[in-house]
Amino acid sequence: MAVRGKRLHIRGVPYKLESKIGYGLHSNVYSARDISTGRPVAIKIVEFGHGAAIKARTESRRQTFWKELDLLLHLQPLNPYIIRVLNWDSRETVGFIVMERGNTFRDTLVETHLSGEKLQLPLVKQFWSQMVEAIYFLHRIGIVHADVKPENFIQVGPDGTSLRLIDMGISFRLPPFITSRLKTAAGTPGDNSNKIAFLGKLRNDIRIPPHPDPLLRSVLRKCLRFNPRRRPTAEKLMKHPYLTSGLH
Ligand SMILES: Nc1ncnc2c1ncn2[C@@H]1O[C@H](COP(=O)(O)OP(=O)(O)OP(=O)(O)O)[C@@H](O)[C@H]1O
Repeated sequence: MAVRGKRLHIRGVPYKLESKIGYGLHSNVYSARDISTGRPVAIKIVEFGHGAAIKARTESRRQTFWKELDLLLHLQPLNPYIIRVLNWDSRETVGFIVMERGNTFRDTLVETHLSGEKLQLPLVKQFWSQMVEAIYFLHRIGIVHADVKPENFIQVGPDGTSLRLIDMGISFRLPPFITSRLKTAAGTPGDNSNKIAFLGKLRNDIRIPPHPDPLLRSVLRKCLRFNPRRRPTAEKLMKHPYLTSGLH
């Protein structure tokens, strides 16, 4: 469906759609512009289903939409690394979440790799510290994102160096007083299953090649240990010398 130029009103705010920039299991995401302010936005549109669609499926999509929206709204004032929700609406057959827009961090990684360049080390640390803090803030209040990966971090701000987490569709709250680590594998079904199968077959830690920053190499080695119980928590990562050295 051609979307360019199509207009959409969400709770009285007019938007002009530009193009489809992403999709998930139950949603499409469009780049758009708030016509009254000119601000670039991303609009996630979730079709609940209608007509011949099975009622149970419609209900489950509606519930997933509300679960994600509730969590996003709850986190807005608590965690600066969560995508900012600018507007939303839920209608009979469709739900909308209007967010700030940016590029996915995965695109930056792929583009940098293809161009043969490397991210500058201070920038790597800046991105890493935001990712760790984003997850630490979530864990501190008992929320598990469950699908942390470069495509779920969006780069915003004037120079694109501020990160925000998206896609809280399968995130969940841990029951209070849980201290042991989760035993189930979470994450995106389908495209990640090969990776999960690969990790399941690993019997040794992955070898990280020598790197000019030994602390970065050390932190990566710890995070990629094949035994999840030996991987550091977000709290431990906050205290790792890779982040703390140079701050004193
Ligand atoms: N705020 C945003 N700015 C730019 N792109 C975005 C934004 N939100 C989502 N996207 C794009 O749309 C894609 C799908 O969004 P999202 O992951 O939230 O949808 P989903 O239906 O929950 O997906 P999944 O089925 O993978 O969980 C993202 O991978 C990203 O490429």
